[in-house]
Amino acid sequence: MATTETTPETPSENGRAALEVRDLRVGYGKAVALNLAGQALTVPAGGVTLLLGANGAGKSSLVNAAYGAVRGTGVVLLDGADVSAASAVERARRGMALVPQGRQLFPRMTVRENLQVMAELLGLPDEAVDRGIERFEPLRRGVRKSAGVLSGGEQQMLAISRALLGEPRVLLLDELSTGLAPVIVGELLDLLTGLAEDGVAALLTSPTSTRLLRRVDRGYVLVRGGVHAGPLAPDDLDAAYAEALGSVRRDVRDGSAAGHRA
Ligand SMILES: Nc1ncnc2c1ncn2[C@@H]1O[C@H](COP(=O)(O)OP(=O)(O)OP(=O)(O)O)[C@@H](O)[C@H]1O
Repeated sequence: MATTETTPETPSENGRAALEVRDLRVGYGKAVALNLAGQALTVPAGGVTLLLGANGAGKSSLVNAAYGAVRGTGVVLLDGADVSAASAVERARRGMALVPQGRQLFPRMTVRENLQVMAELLGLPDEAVDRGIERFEPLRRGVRKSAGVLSGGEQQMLAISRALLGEPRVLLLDELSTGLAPVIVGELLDLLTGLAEDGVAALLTSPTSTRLLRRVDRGYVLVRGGVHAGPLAPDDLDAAYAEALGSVRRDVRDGSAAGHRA
């Protein structure tokens, strides 16, 4: 397994990482989902970092543990400050936001009510909710609709708008593009690029690199809960991911190490 932080940092990384996770470990019962023992992953301000990994590689566990939504051990640094012991709400108040896999909206609540829940958690005024609604035209048109009746793309817009309510400096997006039409994915990636230009540090997870590689600044490959390679330039990610998947297939064929790293 390649060690982390072996390649030069890309030009978009002006200085210190906005988010750094180190030695992060997440388990569910006895199963180890993520084990970054001796490894680190950084997300610089002003750029989009891609976290590539097959289903079950541990992507969700990593972003959820970074956000504090699942319990993990290890170190999480937000703008250099240790937030490892902070709750998810505290991390959100300090500038971190998550667009979770599956969006996790309240389906019976309206668009506005979904945003109000987060605004209240963060102690934000009604104007923040208004701005959240205005961020995407479909949300403005469907503001009184229940979240559950929105299309997949509209639900993702609502989840992103909710994440952006507190104007985060670090934005985690877990499988942003799954199940969405390419045109919607393109629009959401445009938004992400704009946020990065404004200095936001974005971490995007995906099981596939297609469509995304031209839009990210750097990335990591995650295999069986550990960083296999990274940070890498976009041009090098596909080959590293193909190599990683090949090694997993070889392990499975040989009957060894098919499970997670212990
Ligand atoms: N709540 C849970 N309870 C038990 N095991 C879990 C739980 N959540 C995840 N796992 C297991 O942990 C491992 C990593 O899962 P995780 O969801 O973090 O991976 P992932 O890369 O995000 O995969 P996917 O793309 O399928 O969401 C998998 O083996 C998964 O089955």
